[in-house]
Amino acid sequence: MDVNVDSLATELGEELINQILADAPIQDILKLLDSGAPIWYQNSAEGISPLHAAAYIQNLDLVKMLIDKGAVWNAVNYLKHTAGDIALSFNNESIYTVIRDAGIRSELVLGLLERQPEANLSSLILRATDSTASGSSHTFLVSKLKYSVNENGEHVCSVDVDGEEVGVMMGWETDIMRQTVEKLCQGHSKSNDLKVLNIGFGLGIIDTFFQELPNPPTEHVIIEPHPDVLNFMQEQGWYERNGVKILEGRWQDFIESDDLTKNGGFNVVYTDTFSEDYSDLRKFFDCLPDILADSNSRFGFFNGLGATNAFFYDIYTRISELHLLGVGMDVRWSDVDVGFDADEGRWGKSREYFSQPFYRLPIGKMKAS
Ligand SMILES: C[S@@+](CC[C@H](N)C(=O)[O-])C[C@H]1O[C@@H](n2cnc3c(N)ncnc32)[C@H](O)[C@@H]1O
Repeated sequence: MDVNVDSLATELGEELINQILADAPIQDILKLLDSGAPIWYQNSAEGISPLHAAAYIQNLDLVKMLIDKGAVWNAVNYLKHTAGDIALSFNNESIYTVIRDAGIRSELVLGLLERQPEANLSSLILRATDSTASGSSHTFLVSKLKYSVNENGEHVCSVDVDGEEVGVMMGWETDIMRQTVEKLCQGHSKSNDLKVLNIGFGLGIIDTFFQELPNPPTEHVIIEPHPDVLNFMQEQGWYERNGVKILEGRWQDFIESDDLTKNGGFNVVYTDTFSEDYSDLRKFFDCLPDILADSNSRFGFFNGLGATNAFFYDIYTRISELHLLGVGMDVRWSDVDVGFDADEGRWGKSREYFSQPFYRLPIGKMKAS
């Protein structure tokens, strides 16, 4: 950008945010925007955008106007807070909902455009641009994994990402897995003859709960691509278990294979992969009608995307519900209390990837046709 244009944009951007914080009339804000003040600007003092400022002064009409004019719904300030987080901190439901719905609309539109072969779009937040082992499937699958036990005596499977330890699966998630299996299997019409498909073994926590059911699955298929995880499964005797079939590869390698499509369908399907983003999960959603047995079948997935920020977690949760509805599936949510105090040492040396007090546990069922 030309230096003069750049400094003019800065000047107008600062003026815009200051005027909003000073509660100037909407007409004045509109005039500033019309005269070229950049709606995407984030100020130098705190990194806040016009939308953050409007959320601070809790002006619903102004928030709506800024959204209409194209305000950036997911900009984060220096403290990594979005305007949605600010609305949440004031308990201002109307403003929160307007910003959240803008996020959902924008992601739905981008999702639709992305499906057009000629479109070359990258999403604002819901698709990975990370080429490390935590954001790229390719890098993850060639990275060495470490199985260990942390100071709380919990098992951890982790991967090194640029010198930082990142948990692939951690023992603190055990209760989430236990409750998921309960909700997927309890009262199931096929509980005497369950065919279960699980994507991603990790520590084998969920697979162990499936095996510990009063009636273990008659068919228990596990898809797992990582060589170190497959070794771990060998050591733990999973290849010799009755009814267990291990498909070595990614779910994408098997989704159209006879193993998944010619067995009459699964009664329970669960997926929890690593280093994949929302667009991968959504592709998996699209395959569900082909691999589930019938409308009594149940589906679950690890709902952990965006979970270091309440606002993004909410957006992912709602978008996944809408996309599942699109493939004919109703979702019921329940909350699992995973709140913990900082001294508990849940993360050990690992990067924190879930900081919400409640995990939103999804159980989907195809609508009867
Ligand atoms: C978070 S762990 C799963 C943890 C598991 N739910 C448990 O209870 O222990 C993720 C697993 O998914 C595997 N994975 C990653 N990408 C995959 C893919 N495309 N298809 C199948 N599994 C994948 C990883 O190798 C890893 O073992």
